[in-house]
Amino acid sequence: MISNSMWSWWSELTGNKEELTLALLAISIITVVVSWYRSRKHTFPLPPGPRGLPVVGYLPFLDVNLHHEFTKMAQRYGPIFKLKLGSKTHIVVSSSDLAKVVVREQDDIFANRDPPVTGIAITYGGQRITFLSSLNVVTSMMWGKSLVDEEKSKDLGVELREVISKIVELLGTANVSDLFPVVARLDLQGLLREMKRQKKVLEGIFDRIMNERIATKVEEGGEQAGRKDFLQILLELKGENTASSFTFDQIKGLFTEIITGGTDTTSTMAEWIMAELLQNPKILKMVQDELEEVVGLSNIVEESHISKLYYLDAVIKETFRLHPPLPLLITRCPNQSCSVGGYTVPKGANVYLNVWAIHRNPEYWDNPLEFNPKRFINPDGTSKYDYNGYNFNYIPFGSGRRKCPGVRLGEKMLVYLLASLLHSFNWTLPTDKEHDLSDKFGIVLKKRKPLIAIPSQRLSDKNLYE
Ligand code: HEM
Repeated sequence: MISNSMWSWWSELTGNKEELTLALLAISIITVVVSWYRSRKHTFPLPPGPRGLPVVGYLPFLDVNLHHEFTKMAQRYGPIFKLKLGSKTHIVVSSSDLAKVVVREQDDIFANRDPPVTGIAITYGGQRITFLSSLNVVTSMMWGKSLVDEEKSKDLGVELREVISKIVELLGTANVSDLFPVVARLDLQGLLREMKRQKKVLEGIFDRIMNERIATKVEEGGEQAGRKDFLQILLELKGENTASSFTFDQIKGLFTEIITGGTDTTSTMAEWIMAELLQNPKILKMVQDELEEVVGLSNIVEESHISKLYYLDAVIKETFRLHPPLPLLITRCPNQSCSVGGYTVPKGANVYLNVWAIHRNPEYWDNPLEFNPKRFINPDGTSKYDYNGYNFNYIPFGSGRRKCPGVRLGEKMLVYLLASLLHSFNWTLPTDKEHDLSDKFGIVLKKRKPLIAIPSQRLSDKNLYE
């Protein structure tokens, strides 16, 4: 019955060809209009941005201090803008609202990186990297005093410093291969070849450390000092041969990441903090008064004091605000086209979050250029912000799933280092040199002129310095 009536309806309709044509036409028009409207709703324009030249794009006009340049451009083009550099599209996000869209709301889309060619060469299995110089703390955590011979251990420190600074230099050098991937195979500047050479040197150092540890029996090695170091744990896991075991390459990869990611960021920050304190003697005195109260002038700083140094913590946070070591974070690369702030961000673009601009934006911070640690302290004395990346006005360690995995270590290393330097010594600036606080862009944001400061004894007992 049902099928009969259906077909009779169809035959009636097809009998009247004019009506059928009109109905089909009306349906087609409605479909076209609806799909046009829908597609229009979902296709946002590309963000605004400066025009560049053919082939090279905006490259010839870009100042080397990218963070300053991008901040100026945001004032002109808005909180999201695009520019073409070589054959790649670059998108710069400079507001905390849009940063949130990238690293929170669309974190899964922006979880990829687009590492430089030299960055890929130094990793084991194409993972990731960053960089140099609180090297001692990091290496002693990783492999303690692994080499039995003290002299050998010193030589190793020197070798490691050299190779890491070369690697960092290579990572920070602008590479034609990154801007024009079509010519990457030619390695026109020879940077990839040099990075591969440095990787071999680094690998040789890691091999020596691991072999010596294995030769002096895995069980004894790290435990001599009473606790296991990182190498010891990894080698033991390797020995177990389970799913959580590490291969030698993975161990080397981890070491490379920790050394390169954790050393230069930390030492650069220590320099900025000292520079700001020497510029602000009243704040320096408050830090030293706190240290005197918590640690006492007849003691040196120990780990147990760190959590009680609230004012020093605020000073460090304020320095991170004004001088974030990675001012544009590490570029993210969306795995599909998506929209941010009403604009399309194309798949594969390089996306920068301009943390330097966000940290100095007067909409988020009162008197943003003033060095004022109190903004990080609540009226009840507790800390106002943390490094977890949930408050998008303050993200020195990044945010989302690609935020810095070394936050805790970096934070602890810094407080300990600064507390020790400021508690054990009084510091002054040389009178014949101008105290300069300007910066220069690089893989890590450095002081344009290195800090020179003169220490003098602060503690009562000379024996505490031995
Ligand atoms: C003062 C200390 C440090 C600062 C300011 C810092 C800052 C950062 C920032 C801003 C990022 C990029 C995050 C993002 O794009 O959202 C990052 C990534 C990274 N950091 Fe740190 N970092 C520090 C210390 C460390 C330490 C001690 C380690 C190792 C133990 C480390 C290892 C890494 C690694 C491996 C990445 C890449 C993460 C990824 O791509 O998923 N960092 N760091």
